[in-house]
Amino acid sequence: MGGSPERYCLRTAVEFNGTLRLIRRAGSSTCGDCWARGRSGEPGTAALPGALGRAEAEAEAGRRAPSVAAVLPAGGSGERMGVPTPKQFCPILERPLISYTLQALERVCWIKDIVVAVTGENMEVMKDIIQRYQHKHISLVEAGVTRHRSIFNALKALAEDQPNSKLAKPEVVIIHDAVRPFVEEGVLLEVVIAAKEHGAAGAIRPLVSTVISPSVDGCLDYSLERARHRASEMPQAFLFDVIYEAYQQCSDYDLEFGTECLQLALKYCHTKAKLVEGSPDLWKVTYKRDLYAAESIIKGMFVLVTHVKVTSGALCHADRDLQQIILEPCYNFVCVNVMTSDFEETQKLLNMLEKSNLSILYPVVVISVHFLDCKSVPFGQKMEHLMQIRELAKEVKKRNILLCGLLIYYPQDKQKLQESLRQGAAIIATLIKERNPGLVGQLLIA
Ligand SMILES: Nc1ccn([C@@H]2O[C@H](COP(=O)(O)OP(=O)(O)OP(=O)(O)O)[C@@H](O)[C@H]2O)c(=O)n1
Ligand SMILES: O=P(O)(O)OC[C@@H](O)[C@@H](O)[C@@H](O)CO
Repeated sequence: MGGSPERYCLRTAVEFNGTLRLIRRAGSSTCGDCWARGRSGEPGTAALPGALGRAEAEAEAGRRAPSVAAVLPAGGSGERMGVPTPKQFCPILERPLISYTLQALERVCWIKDIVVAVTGENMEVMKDIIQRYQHKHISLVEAGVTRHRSIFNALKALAEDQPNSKLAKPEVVIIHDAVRPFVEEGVLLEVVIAAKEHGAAGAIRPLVSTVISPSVDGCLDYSLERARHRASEMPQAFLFDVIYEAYQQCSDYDLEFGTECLQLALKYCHTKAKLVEGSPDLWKVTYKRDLYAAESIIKGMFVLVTHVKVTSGALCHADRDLQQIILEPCYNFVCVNVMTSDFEETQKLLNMLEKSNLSILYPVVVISVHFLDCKSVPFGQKMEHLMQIRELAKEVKKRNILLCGLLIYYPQDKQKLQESLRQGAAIIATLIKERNPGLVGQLLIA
């Protein structure tokens, strides 16, 4: 989610002491490059010539990178969110929050399986999300009445001592709340490497407020020194056997009222977790304000990470040119219509986008720009043409494409034209940033 597009690839063997050495390189997008056993089920085999080839040979000799799976507790009711829909299913840009978290984990090619715990009543909803957003390698288990019980159920699905268990037991398991969508590969790798070495690891953040302990009469009993304490966040990672054993030994009280997996590893397996400083984005969506913050971050991602592509009849002589334009993932398009037939270029672009499946995960914004030169075409006739945008927009909205029109007043006076173009640019920037479905099919005038 956001952050540097650089991907980590586990492209090296395990060093002698069992920790992973990481060679960071500009990302390859295929899992085949990942050294660890990836989702394809085949160990990454794209060995680099020379040293790495030898390192891989050593690795194959038995010092292997750990197999990694992830557990996502998603069986809560989201009471603090204060809405009927459990927060993990609340929409952000018309897509459920949990889908963003799944995508963040799926981008990590060395996480082989993802087990999600959802309540029975939300099982179908979850299956629809997996199908609609084309999530892969997801297994669903029934959630428990508490978060710890949900996590335990998911761990059972990964343990090989369970009847009809279809999943291979991982060496390391990541536990990550389904409502923490902004998790990057770097921190996941850090907690996995630390868990391999220490048995358990978890992300932490500085405390925002001081922690105090109230006395029974509702007065201050004592307060903790904020600088010496941290907030426990996610992701966390564990040697599977450690955390599974901890849950098997766990008391009913802890299963019912506990909130800290690291504590279970300490209490029941005497395993002191390694603490890893996490980024500010690791926060948990808990209150309604968190949804707005998450939406703002995701919107910001479009403006920063994906650029704007400008197409126009003058530039796209053939469909080939247009295909070139949508070759790489881009979620913002400005289509400048210079031909007399008002929507010809825009329609071609929309047809390409609909075939590209680009808009499955994120809404694609298309702004159809037209110039109003009253000398060449009577205003009334021009407007009649342009109002077709409403029907066109309604049609493509079904494919998560947000189409708006922009009519730029094209006076003969050069200064007025400059002003129109400046206003047009401001409108385009706002439409891209806001990605507001409420503006779909509108014809704005600069
Ligand atoms: N019985 C439960 C309770 C919580 N969770 C999950 O644990 C994560 C973090 O818990 P929390 O933020 O407390 O979620 P809720 O319990 O849904 O929130 P609330 O306490 O406001 O009801 C969430 O992804 C939530 O879905 C779970 O899998 N099973
Ligand atoms: O406590 P809640 O059930 O609201 O959420 C779980 C969080 O406590 C948990 O994700 C972190 O504190 C790390 O353990």
